[in-house]
Amino acid sequence: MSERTEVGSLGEFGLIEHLTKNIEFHNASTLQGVGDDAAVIDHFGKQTVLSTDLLLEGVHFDLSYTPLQHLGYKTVAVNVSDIYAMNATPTQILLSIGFSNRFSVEALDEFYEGVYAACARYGVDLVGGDTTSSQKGFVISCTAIGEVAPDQYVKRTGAQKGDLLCVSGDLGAAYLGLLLLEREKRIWMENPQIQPDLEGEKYIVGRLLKPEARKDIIEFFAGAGIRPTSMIDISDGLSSELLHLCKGSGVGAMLYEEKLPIHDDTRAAAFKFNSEATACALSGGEDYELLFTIRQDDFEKLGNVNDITVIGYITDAEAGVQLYSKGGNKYPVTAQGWNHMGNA
Ligand SMILES: Nc1ncnc2c1ncn2[C@@H]1O[C@H](COP(=O)(O)OP(=O)(O)OP(=O)(O)O)[C@@H](O)[C@H]1O
Ligand SMILES: Cc1ncc(C[n+]2csc(CCOP(=O)(O)O)c2C)c(N)n1
Ligand SMILES: [Mg+2]
Repeated sequence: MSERTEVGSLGEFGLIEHLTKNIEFHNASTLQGVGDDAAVIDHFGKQTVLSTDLLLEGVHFDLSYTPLQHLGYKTVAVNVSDIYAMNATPTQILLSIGFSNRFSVEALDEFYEGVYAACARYGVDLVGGDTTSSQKGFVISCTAIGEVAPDQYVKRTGAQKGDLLCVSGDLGAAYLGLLLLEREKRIWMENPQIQPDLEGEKYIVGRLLKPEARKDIIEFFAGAGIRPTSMIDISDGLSSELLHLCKGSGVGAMLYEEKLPIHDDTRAAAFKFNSEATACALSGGEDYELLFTIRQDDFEKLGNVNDITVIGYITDAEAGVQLYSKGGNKYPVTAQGWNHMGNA
């Protein structure tokens, strides 16, 4: 694609019109979307769930190896992931962007292609946002709105002693995808003749650049009649999220290293990077899987869903949060996940 349309040729309002003109709504609750001072949503007696996320160039993504379409998709996926983590269904998003004149209309179109693909995938309506210029770096702010039947939402605070600790999907891949892309970027910067070698690394790179939110798990809960006692999504890393969940619930936990779900490609990549796969699973972050607890009585209801793994159980607070290693030793779990401000 060689065409380049300057944003200035459309102006701010022309650009907004251009980016939003084909919106189709997926929800009856969307009464008014883009085009007025605010959106209007009718939730028909349901409760409303709200969450917002900021994504900053250089902190959350590097445009030298992140396709804009994937970035648009990821923006929506990570935001609706927080709504699913409440056991709720996302219905609308507000999306705000700040960008410099480095960006053309075509570049923004690519970003919005990803946004709209994710909106279709998760059944959410883009109902508004804000568009500004940014002196430095691409800035993205996304707010998701969701609905839940009265009092059916699940907090971080409901885990009880004896509950089973479960996680969806597998862990650690996105972090290794990041290590790989950062390494290839360094090599490329030293010698632009050398093309990135991503052969055989599709899985870990895909998990970083195009994560999915676990809509299917929330739908499974509804179908199986499971209401988790507590739940959180994994953005910063399993260890960090587990500590949030235990602190919020006033409980401890026993986590089994040998139960941690780790994809074969993740193990192979960890080996290549001289990293421990377990450490990547515990501290890597950006998995966007759901960490949740269920009552033991609900174990049978999990049936043979092979994308949910029981990784431990809840203990009382005095026992602390412990990792039972493959070697049979117990180690306290510490928050070594991603932390924007540098200390736990
Ligand atoms: N600047 C802020 N002002 C008010 N509330 C905030 C602010 N930053 C975070 N919060 C709130 O603090 C709580 C924890 O936020 P945090 O970002 O750690 O969780 P999260 O949204 O699950 O994480 P992630 O952004 O990785 O998905 C949330 O209720 C969030 O709305
Ligand atoms: C260029 C670049 N540098 C670092 C990372 C890793 N990273 C960024 S934010 C985050 C945790 C979730 O953030 P939040 O808590 O804000 O949702 C992680 C693991 C990346 N993906 N790209
Ligand atoms: Mg979260």
